[in-house]
Amino acid sequence: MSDPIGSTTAPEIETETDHDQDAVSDAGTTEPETSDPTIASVSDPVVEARDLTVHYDDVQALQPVSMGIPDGEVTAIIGPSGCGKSTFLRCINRMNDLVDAANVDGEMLFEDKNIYDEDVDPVALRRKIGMVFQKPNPFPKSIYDNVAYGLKVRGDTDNLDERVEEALKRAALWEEVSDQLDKSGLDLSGGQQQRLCIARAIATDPEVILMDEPASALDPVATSQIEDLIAELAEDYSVVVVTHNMQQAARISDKTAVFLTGGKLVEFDNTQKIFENPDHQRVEDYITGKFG
Ligand SMILES: Nc1ncnc2c1ncn2[C@@H]1O[C@H](COP(=O)(O)OP(=O)(O)OP(=O)(O)O)[C@@H](O)[C@H]1O
Repeated sequence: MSDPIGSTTAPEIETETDHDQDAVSDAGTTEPETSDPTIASVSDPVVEARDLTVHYDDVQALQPVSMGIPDGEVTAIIGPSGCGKSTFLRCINRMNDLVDAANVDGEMLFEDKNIYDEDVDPVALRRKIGMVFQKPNPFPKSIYDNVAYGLKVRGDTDNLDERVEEALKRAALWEEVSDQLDKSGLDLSGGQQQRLCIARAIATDPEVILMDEPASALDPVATSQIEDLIAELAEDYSVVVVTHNMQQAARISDKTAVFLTGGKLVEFDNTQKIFENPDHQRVEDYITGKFG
């Protein structure tokens, strides 16, 4: 089912050349066009922030961020507490709309449209850019209904059983719950609940899955299952993960964005480069545990 995020045809958007090039350079170029060598060039980003800033009332939480989210890869967002990681993540599917004090400026492009345009429906947007939170938050409903929820809400109920099964399989939960789909989602273990939330997010066939510390409330075994699952999900989706755990970022991601205090994106590059040879001394100090 076609499920546009906007109610009208996309308006003209500015071209790359209209923009300040100290950000991410764009699609299809082999030569990085950015004037900032510490921000990687991303070809054909699935989502792209352009000069995105966030204030909470008068307090600036994000300095202008320009970066593309690579398509079909895992992007980790790391940085010390309070540097704006979750704030940036929530901008990608307009979750900050739910925070009264939050004010977002700049652009976040998805499907050739600024998601902050007035005609974009945030609910439709969140079906395409789903989110999984730190604390598993299944609905107080059966396992089946948790997964079917988003599809039922939009009246998209053809082959519902098959699609619920498929989402649970993709979330690596099917084998554990296939004979108890009527059981409450709240009666599962923490790790199972988180995989149920992932199944719920992927049931609506999103393009991007945002994860805010998805394993930080889980034990090591459940954490390892979620990490394996993230790698599998990247075969079908673009995944963006906020994590405090640098080893986890190094294990699971293809690219890493480092935000530092003051809400500044300081470096964004291939994960191996960030962890082995970052361009910024401050990034190296953070990676090696000198602060944060
Ligand atoms: N709802 C809010 N109202 C006011 N200020 C907020 C709100 N949410 C976040 N902030 C502030 O914005 C800044 C960035 O917060 P954010 O939660 O994005 O950082 P973070 O890097 O994700 O932190 P952590 O790693 O501790 O979760 C912080 O100074 C925080 O206090």
